[in-house]
Amino acid sequence: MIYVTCAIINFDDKILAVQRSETMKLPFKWEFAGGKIEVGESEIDCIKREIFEELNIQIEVKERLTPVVHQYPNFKIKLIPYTALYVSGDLKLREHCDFVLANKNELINLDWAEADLPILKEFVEL
Ligand SMILES: Nc1nc2c([nH]c(=O)n2[C@H]2C[C@H](O)[C@@H](COP(=O)(O)OP(=O)(O)OP(=O)(O)O)O2)c(=O)[nH]1
Repeated sequence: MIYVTCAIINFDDKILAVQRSETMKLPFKWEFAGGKIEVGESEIDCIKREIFEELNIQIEVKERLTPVVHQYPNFKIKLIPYTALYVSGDLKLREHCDFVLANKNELINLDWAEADLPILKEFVEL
């Protein structure tokens, strides 16, 4: 099982979603930016580090939502979501191929990585 954090980032009252690129696992699927927890790293340190590495921005981490365990055909993940606020930095996509700033209704129309669907549902109902 791989442990992955992801951030639902509020950016000017919209939510940031990012699209995985062709060369990543789950190509072209939409997700919340984040990544694998390193040995000895806290979830919050992980999410802040991953967001800076992938997007070049600083965030303030807010609320932990319900983690999702999901079995993909070749691997299993525990995806741990946090809500967050954009704080500073110019957004740059260092790994993903696209992003959107969307409201809750627009988010649900994207082609999400399957593990994100329960997270999206919980967030939309908050
Ligand atoms: N960051 C993130 N990953 C997600 C989400 N949903 C989801 O299924 N995943 C999966 C995709 C990846 O397989 C894994 C996250 O790992 P990662 O992005 O750090 O690394 P990766 O597997 O793409 O690449 P690699 O380092 O193994 O080469 O979790 C999500 O919302 N955010």
